[in-house]
Amino acid sequence: MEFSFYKYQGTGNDFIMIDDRVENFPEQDLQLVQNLCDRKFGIGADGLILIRNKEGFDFEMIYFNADGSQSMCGNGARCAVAFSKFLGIISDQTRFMAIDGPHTANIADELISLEMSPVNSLSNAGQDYFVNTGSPHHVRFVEDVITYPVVEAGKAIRYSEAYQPKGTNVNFITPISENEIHVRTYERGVENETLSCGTGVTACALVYGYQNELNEVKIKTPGGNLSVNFTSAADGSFQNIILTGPAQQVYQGKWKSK
Ligand SMILES: N[C@H](CCC[C@H](N)C(=O)O)C(=O)O
Repeated sequence: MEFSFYKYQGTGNDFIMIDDRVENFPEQDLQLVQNLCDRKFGIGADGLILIRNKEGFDFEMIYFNADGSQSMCGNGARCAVAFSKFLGIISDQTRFMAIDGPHTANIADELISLEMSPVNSLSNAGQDYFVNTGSPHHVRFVEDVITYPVVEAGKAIRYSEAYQPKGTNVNFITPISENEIHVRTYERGVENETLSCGTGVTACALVYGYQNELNEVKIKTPGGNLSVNFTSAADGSFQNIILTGPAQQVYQGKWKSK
């Protein structure tokens, strides 16, 4: 089998991007997805995204984590919007479908602003928090996220009884200022720390914003800077959640499998 692929990164979260509007990528072949995402024996990426046609929408994105599992992916969606513009499918506005439902996005000054799904509520998880922003996120405040053992602590929470069988992503926050936080994330399905996680920083922004009565939070991650804007309602729900940040094409290639 042979196909063209592109590599994109959104604040260091990197993806193999495939224009699969002809629908010939074997998306049932999870071993192929794992092989392609393998950083030593394959192309290497946190995840793989297929762009396909979808009636009533500009496109549909199908996201796979590196282990082949599927979920919503905020950074991946921002990269899919940039890729769709590169392919000429859209200009600077779009409405597309993802696993957690329809999304809108727009492109301005090289930044992609993605509308995330609304969030019904935050919940407590022991001393920490849990929120689903299209994918599940455990959120923990720590003294110093820079020195915190993110992979060890993240893995323990991700595989804990409380989150069996599907697991969760795990985010660690240290506030920087009144409206800015530093976040590091252990990602389910990558089973490692990623340089940033879009649905993860969104979860962190909602928790921090709720605690500090903010409607905009800036987030520093090891892979770059993002911002999240949102409105909240008296019933504890959140709407108009917008994740904004850069997305960049870094490589184009052809894959030939034996
Ligand atoms: N690993 C996540 C999906 C990708 C999330 C992350 N890459 C993002 O940007 O949202 C999960 O299995 O729920």
